[in-house]
Amino acid sequence: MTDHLRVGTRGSTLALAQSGLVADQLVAISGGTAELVRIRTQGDVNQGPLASIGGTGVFVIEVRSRLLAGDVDVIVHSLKDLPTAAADGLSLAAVPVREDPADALCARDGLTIDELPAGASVGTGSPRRAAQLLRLRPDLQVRPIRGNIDTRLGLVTSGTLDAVVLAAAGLSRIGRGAAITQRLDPNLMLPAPAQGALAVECRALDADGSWFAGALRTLDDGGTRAAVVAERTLLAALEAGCTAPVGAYATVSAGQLTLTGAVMAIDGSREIRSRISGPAGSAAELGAQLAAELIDDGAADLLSAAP
Ligand SMILES: NCc1[nH]cc(CCC(=O)O)c1CC(=O)O
Repeated sequence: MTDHLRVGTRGSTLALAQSGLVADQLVAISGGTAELVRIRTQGDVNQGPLASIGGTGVFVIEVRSRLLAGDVDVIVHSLKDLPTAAADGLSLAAVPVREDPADALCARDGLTIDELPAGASVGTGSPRRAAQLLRLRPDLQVRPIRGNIDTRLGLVTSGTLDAVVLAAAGLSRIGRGAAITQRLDPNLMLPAPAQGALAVECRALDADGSWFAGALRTLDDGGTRAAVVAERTLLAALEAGCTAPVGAYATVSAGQLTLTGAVMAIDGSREIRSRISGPAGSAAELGAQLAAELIDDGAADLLSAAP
């Protein structure tokens, strides 16, 4: 019998695409076989407001409990959706090479940010995206939206909104990259911490001894891991969650890590931004140090004003 890996996944198009990518890579590395095991969560069943069922954490908690129970061997997440606190009994076993970290404008008629008419309506549920949109174009009407990627794109094709902003990585992973009318470079719109990166978790017990431990180590990309550690440590040190108006983006080159972080007022009226560089091996320290700098510069006021 060959070695067989059970990859737990939510049933959304994005989750299936991401889990499929990781499963294919682990099969190629390990020589074993893999299957996707769909996990239906309360968040998928109940379409009410997320806050009423315990926030975005509900998806993660349910998928993790199936991993802890031994129903699957690994689970795959968008790293930006994972809480920054470590999970008991689990190991963040692999962070694969990050795809495009950028946000993307998907507008009607091929329009860019500069070309949108005065007062155009742009959908996003993210305070970080709203703040930066309004900083670029104070006249825009930012509309709160929810739902999966296709639902959001549908608001533009139906004419309900002039544009939406989504992560470029998610769009390309589900084959909807053609909907992008302008890639918003991280210099123009600072991404969410860990945007574009995937996280593969296994039980802590399997992180060393299992037949697939070596394949997970091979899948892990040291540069991406250092970058996301810096970005997520910054977020944690600001004591901000995944819905806070916080942007962070790190790159690693020749062992040097450069991290940019910003905290924004949701109406785009203020932004506190700073940058730090140092050895990639000190990623966590750099994230913490940049957070301390931002707090010195007044970040706590902006964060306490956020919802
Ligand atoms: N919060 C939802 C979510 N979680 C991960 C992605 C896309 C993939 C990624 O950012 O890595 C998205 C959609 C989006 O932000 O457009």
